[in-house]
Amino acid sequence: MQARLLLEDGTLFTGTSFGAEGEKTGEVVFNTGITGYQEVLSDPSYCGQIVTMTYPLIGNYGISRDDFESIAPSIHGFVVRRYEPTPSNWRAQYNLGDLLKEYGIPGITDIDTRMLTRLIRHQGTMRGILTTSAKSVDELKEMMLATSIAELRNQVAQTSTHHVYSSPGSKERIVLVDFGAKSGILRELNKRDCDVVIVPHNTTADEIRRLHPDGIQLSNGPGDPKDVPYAAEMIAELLGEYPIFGICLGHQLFALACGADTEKLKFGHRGGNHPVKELESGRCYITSQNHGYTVNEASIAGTDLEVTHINNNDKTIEGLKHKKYPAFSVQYHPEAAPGPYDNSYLFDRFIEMIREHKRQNPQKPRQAKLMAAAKGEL
Ligand SMILES: NC(=O)CC[C@H](N)C(=O)O
Repeated sequence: MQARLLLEDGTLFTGTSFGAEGEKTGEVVFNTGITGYQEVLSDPSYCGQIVTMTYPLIGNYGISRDDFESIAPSIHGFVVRRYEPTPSNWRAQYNLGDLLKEYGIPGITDIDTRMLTRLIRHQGTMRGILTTSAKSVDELKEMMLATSIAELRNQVAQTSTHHVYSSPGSKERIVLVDFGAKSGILRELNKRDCDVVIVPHNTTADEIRRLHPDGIQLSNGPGDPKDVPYAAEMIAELLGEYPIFGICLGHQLFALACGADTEKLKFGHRGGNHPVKELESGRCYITSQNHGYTVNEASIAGTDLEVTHINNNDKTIEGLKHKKYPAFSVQYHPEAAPGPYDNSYLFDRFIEMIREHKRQNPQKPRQAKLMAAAKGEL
C-alpha cells in the first residue's frame, strides 16, 4: 500500500506503508541512533511527533516488549528508509509493522530519509501529515493546518500518570513527578532500592510534602516546558526543602522555576551519541538525547543557577546546578534507553546529595514535621 508524507513547506514524499492505515499530523523530527527504535517509539517525550530514523535499516531485530519505555507508544508516525519485516532476534515477539498497526500509528518506508533530514536541518522542524489515503495534496494540507496548536500542546497531560502509585523499596523515598516519564528513570531508582512514589504532572507542592519524600525526581516529558507553568511553580516552592534532580523536561522546568528562560532549537538533539562536556572536570561524556527545547544561556545571568555541562556540538546548555540549594539537572538522558549508560552515575550523585542533605538537616523537613504533628502543633 502507498503512503505519503506531506510537509508544511509543501514537500511531498511518496513511499510504502508499513504501519496503520489512516493519517496523522505531527511535528517531523529525526533521530540519529543506529539502534534503539523500540525505545524511541515508546519514549513519551515523542508524543505527537512523526519520527524519522536516519539509520537506513530499521526493523531487523523486531519488537520485544521488555524494551519499551512506556506502556503504549504516543508517537504519531514513523519514517524509515528501508523497513525489515522479518526480525532476526530470539527476543523478538513480533515485527515493527505489527506494533505500529496495533497502536494506530502510520509508518512509511522506501523514501529518501537523507533528503528529509537535510530539509529539517536547513529549515528547522515543521509540521507534517503522514497518510495512507488517496486524499489530494490540498485536502491533506488543509487537514494538517487544521490540527490546532492546542492539540499539539497538551502532550504532558496525555502522557503523565493520572494516579499516584508506588514502586516500593527500602531506601530513600523519591517522589518521581511524571511528565511522561520513561521507564528507564524508574528502573534506575529501583536498582538503587529507592522507595519511589510516582505522581501526576499537576501534583501540588503540598501534596508532595504530604508524601514526606527524601528527594524529588523530575522526569522527561513531551512538548514545550512553558505549557506546564504550574509544574515550574511547584518546583520553585519546594526548592531548598528537598533535594531535586531534573531530567530533560524536568531540567527545563527546573530552569524556569529558578527564573531562567527556555527556547526552541532549530531541529533539536535526538540520538545516542551527543558529546557533552562536564565543565568542572573537563571530561566529555557520550549521551542519549531527545529534546527540541533548550535553556537560554543569557537568561542564566541574575539567577542562582550555574551551568555545569555544555553540548560539544552546538555549545548549548546540558546541565545546571543551584548555587545555594541541593538541586541539579541535565538536558540529556542518564537512564539511557536507548544509548550509552555512561551517565547513570548521576543517579548515584542524586542519592549522595539526599544523604548529605539529611546529614546536614537531621530534623528537617520530614522528622520536624512529624514531631510537630505528634505534639499537636500542626
Ligand atoms: N525528553 C524530554 O524530556 C524532552 C523535553 C522537551 N519536550 C523538549 O523537546 O525539549
